[in-house]
This record gives sequence, C-alpha cells and structure tokens, in this order.
Amino acid sequence: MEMRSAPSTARMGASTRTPNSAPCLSFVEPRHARQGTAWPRLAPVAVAFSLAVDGRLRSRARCARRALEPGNSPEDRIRNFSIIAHIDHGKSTLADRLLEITGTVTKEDMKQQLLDSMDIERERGITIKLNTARMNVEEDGKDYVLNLIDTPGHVDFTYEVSRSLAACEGALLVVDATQGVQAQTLANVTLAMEADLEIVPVLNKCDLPSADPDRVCQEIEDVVGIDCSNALQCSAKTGEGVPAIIKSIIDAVPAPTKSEDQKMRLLVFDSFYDNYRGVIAMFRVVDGSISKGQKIRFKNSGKEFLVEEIGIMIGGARRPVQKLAVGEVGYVCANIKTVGDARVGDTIIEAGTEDEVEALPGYTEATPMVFCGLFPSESGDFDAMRSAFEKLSLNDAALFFQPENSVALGLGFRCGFLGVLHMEVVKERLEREYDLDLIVTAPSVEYQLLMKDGTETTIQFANMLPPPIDIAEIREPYCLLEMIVPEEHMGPCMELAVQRRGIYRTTSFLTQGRALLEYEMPMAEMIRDFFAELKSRSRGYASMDYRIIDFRANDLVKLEVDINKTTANPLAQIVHRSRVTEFAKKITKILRDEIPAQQIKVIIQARIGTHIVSSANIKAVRKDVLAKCYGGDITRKKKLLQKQAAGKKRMQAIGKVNVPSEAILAVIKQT
Ligand SMILES: Nc1nc2c(ncn2[C@@H]2O[C@H](COP(=O)(O)OP(=O)(O)OP(=O)(O)O)[C@@H](O)[C@H]2O)c(=O)[nH]1
Repeated sequence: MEMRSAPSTARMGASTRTPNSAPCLSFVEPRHARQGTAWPRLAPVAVAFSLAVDGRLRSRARCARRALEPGNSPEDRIRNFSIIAHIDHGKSTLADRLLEITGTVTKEDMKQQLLDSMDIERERGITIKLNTARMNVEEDGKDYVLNLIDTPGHVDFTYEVSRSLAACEGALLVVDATQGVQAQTLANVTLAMEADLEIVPVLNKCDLPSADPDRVCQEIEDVVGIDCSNALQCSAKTGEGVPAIIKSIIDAVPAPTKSEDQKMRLLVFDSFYDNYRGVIAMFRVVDGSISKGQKIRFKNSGKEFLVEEIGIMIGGARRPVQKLAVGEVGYVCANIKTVGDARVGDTIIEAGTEDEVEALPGYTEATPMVFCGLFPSESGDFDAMRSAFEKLSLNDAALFFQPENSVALGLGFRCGFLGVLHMEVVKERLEREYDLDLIVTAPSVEYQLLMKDGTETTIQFANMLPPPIDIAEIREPYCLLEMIVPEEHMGPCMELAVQRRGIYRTTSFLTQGRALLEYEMPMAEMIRDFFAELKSRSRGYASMDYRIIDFRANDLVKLEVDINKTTANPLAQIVHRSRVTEFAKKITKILRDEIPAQQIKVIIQARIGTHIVSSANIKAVRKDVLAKCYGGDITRKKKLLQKQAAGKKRMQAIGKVNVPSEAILAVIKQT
C-alpha cells in the first residue's frame, strides 16, 4: 500500500511550506490573559526531533525549527490542525480536553463531548458532522491561535474528511494505546498524507492498565510508516499529557503559507443550516482576506451573496469579527437558503473576480453511493415524510430523494446516501425528530450501463434496468477493503471475503497476533450486512474500512420473482450470475415460509428473463364445501366440487395471492 511504501510523504510535503511576514491582524485575547490570571506553565516536553539521519526526521526538525522561531506576523502564530483517529479511539474526548485546558471552555460550561453536538452523534458515540473551534494559547510569551478542525471519523464521509484536512497544515493521529492501529487509522492517515500534512502521533488511553504504548508505537512505525520515537502519550479522559500535545502542535505543525496580496480565495470545509441565520459556511482563508459587507461568489455553484456576518467559533459559540485574513478559519452568514448553495469543497471568491481567480482544487459534487426505498408504515404519513425530507435536505447536501409508488409498500421515497451509516442516520432522524414509522428496502448501489447504441447511463434500482437485449455492459462499483482481524479468525474472515466476490490483494501481519487483509470487493456485496457478518466471524474483534476505487464490468443479471405469474417488483435485484442460484433459492424459501396458505395453490418462481432458476409451491387449503351437504345425493356433491375448482382457476389466473408485506420485508432483509 502506498502509505507503507512511501512513509515520508507527509513530512516531505510539510517541509516545503515557508512562512513569510504579513500584515497585522488582531487576536482575541486569551481568556486567562483577559482575566488577569497567570497562564499555567505547560509541562516541559521533549518534542520529537531526534538526531537520526533519516530524512523523514530531518524534515520534521526543519519544520519544528521554523515554527519555533516565529516572525512577528500573526499568521506565523496560527496553527490549523485536525484530529484523526479510528472510531472510539478518543478523538472527541481529546478535543474536549484541549478546549478545557486552553481555557476556551470552562469545565462547568462543558457539556460532555461538546464538539459532537448532534443528539444521534452523542448517543452512538460517533462523529458525523464537522465542527471547528478556535483556541488561544500563550507559549514562551507569545500568543498563538490554534484552529481545531474536527473531522467525521467514518468512511461514508471521506470527502468531508479530505476537504477539512485540506484546510489544515497538521494532524494529530490519535491511536488507542490498548488497541493499536485499526482499519480507519490507516484510512485517515492516507488522507492526511495525501493532503501533505505534518502528522503528530498521540497514544491515548494510557491511563488504562491494558495500555501498551511501546507496542503500539512499534506498530505505527511498521504499519503506518510514521516515526514514533517521540510519540506523545496521554489520557484524554484525565487530561494527563494533554498540555504536551498543545506544545507539540505549536512546535511541529507549520504556520500557514501566505499569499496576502492575492485575491480572496476561501475553502469551504463545512456548511450547516441554522434556523435563524440560514446556511452558515465554515471556511479557511487560503488567499487574501474577507470582510463584512463584501459581495462573495461560490465559484463552483456560481451563486452570489452579500456577507452579513463573518466570525470565529469559540467553544461552539459564534463570535463576529470585521475581517478574517489569510490562514484564518471562520464562518460566514450571507442569507444562504440551502446547504446545496454552499457545498463543502467549494471556493468562495470576491464577486466580479471569477474570470481572474481559479477555484481551489479537489471539489467534487456529493455523489450518493447507496440507495434504498423509504416508505411510511402508515400511508397517511406520506406528506409528513415529504416535508421532513425537505427540512433534512436543507442541512444535508448529499441526501437525494424522489417520490416512488410501490405496489407492495404504497407511496414512499427512493433515496440516495453517501453510505450505509448515512442511510441509518437519516432514517433515525426521520423516526426520532419527525416521529415517523418507516419501512426500509434493501440497500442497492449505482450501476453504470453501456448500451448497445453506445450511450451510457446509470441506474440505482433493478426495476430501472432496460431489457438485457439493449445492454452491452453493466458496471458495478468496487472498493478497496482493509480488514484488521485476529490471526485465529483469519480463515473464516477470508472465506467471507471470497464468498462476497472479494479479490485477494495482500496480508500483512501486525503485532499481537493480528493481520491486515486487503481485498478488492464489489460495493454491492459490502452493503449487504458485510460488517455484521465480519464481526460475528471474528468474535467482534475485526475492524474494517473501504473506499471506492473504480467501476468494473461484470456478468450481472436481473433476478425477478413471480408469485402466481405476477411479478413482485420490490423483490427484483441485480445479482452476479455466480450467485444467482443461491439468491433464487433463498428468496423462494423465505416466501414459501412467510406467505400463508391460501385457497388456491401459490407458485413462487425466481427467474432471469424467462429462465426459471428456483421455484416453490404452497399447497392450497381445501375449503370443505361439502360441510353443509348432510347426506345429499352424489350429483349435488359433484356440482359443489366443480364450482369450487372453477373459482380456484379464476383466482389463480389473475394471480390474486395475498402476500403480506412481512413476507416482502423478510426477503429484503435476508438477501
Ligand atoms: N480510559 C480512557 N477512556 C477514554 C480516553 N479517551 C476516550 N475515552 C473513552 O473512549 C470512548 C470513545 O471516546 P470518543 O472521544 O467518543 O471517541 P472518538 O474517537 O471521538 O469516536 P468517534 O466520534 O466515533 O470517532 C468514550 O467512552 C471515552 O470516554 C482515555 O484517555 N482513557
């Protein structure tokens, strides 16, 4: 993997940044200074610059020297950094501690996990949306501004992670000292290296008896390729070792490079909807400056707005300022109506300069990767659901939805999400915040179709697939999958990957009997409960991460299900030919078990085109039409039986089978 073969990328990149002098800019006074109290001395630390001749270490030393000899310009004393970590390694707890120790937020004011402000985030303990905080620190008699740009820790939000990393010069790599490197540690480090950041390793949870910082340091060096000889050790929970991290940020993370004479260019790294102010866009000033009252333009969307307010975020609160200059991080309110007008990754420029100023690189439209149908359990809730979606999309530019009418499930929506977690979060928000009871259909991915006439198109649901005769090629998304599993469970985990059409790439052995396995795998297989299955095969110890790499042509077919010759549309699926028999058998079996016996015989068939792959029958329950016919003559009995047979024929002919929606859901859930 790239990050292991070229471990020095991050540092070499960082060492090319050179601070200059710049015009003045007013700092917000540190809280302790305003209160006239002495700033507690930061604990002395030996920050990381050994005399090793390794180029990586030398480049870090250069960077540190540069940062330790700041010029007089305020930009030299700005540090924009992020915290990257595997889920649950303590990123949010460390962020809280940094805010507390720098006096940005007092202990009394601090809600638990202040930066994770959404309820669902707090409950699930995962970070979803970006947040940012500005901290003022005095060090060696100089005031520094530390801008912490919090990033979401989940793979669904990789694009947001990479845009927020692009707004930084450094990143704290937090690794749980009891667990070591995990799959998302690797994924996030790769993104940080791609963004040329200075990476500062921090071992967290050192207060726990099972912490083994030395082993984990060795593992980071071996697997991630980052020198850990002076890695910092801390407990984000107790605060021990956290002051040393603050000093290390000042010393190791480079100050922003400056181009103050250039025209305004701001990188939007987050945007969210506020009920009173409309959309608030978070940005980093890359070139020039921004002032209140200026007319701005979003370069990619082409939308123009008048700046009503700009400011900085301090401990979750907004503080307006008149001007923000190069290197600074802040927010802008400009009467923007939806987050779609101020997308993450867009460049804000001064209106009228669009012909001279280029957009910052790396912008992509948010593209949904996982699709599903969402239907209200109560058909009367459709309108309430539509208005809930409209409100959610004000704050979620990546959410895609459009009305859908399903025979089995009624009126609902066809929806697109960044990933499975995004899907679950939206579903949960609809249920909790809008009090809706929902039915969710099986997730699907996007397929690219090359038609025989040479045109290309994309579809997200099997029902959208044109007749096979017109299709030259169906391509499906593939991802690079990294799993970290205990060696004793490697066999079952590898077996699972192969079952799911994974293509083996490599195995690397980590410390403590764990292995890192890499596979290329179709995304469609990944979203079908892969993680839950992996966890059960590894007794809960595996971690995984993935990222989409490309689309590949495959032998994919549409598997349809007929119930008494009537096609059950919600059950149609796009499946790889090698897995058709397995799926077809599973579907027919589930339906046979779930559909109650009826007065007519029920024939369930799973088919590709006209070719029937699997079928099952449910015998009719025979209504005793002769029950009332006490001792009547034989011709009367025959007549009644003939009438019953004719009636059955009619029912069967029109396929009138009572299929309970639980049966449909059982298929959707289990395939
Ligand atoms: N003992 C101990 N527990 C810690 C420490 N740091 C964090 N924790 C606990 O570990 C759990 C996860 O911490 P979080 O800060 O939520 O982890 P995170 O990396 O932000 O997780 P995501 O938001 O999901 O990315 C919480 O229960 C914390 O209380 C530490 O230094 N020591």
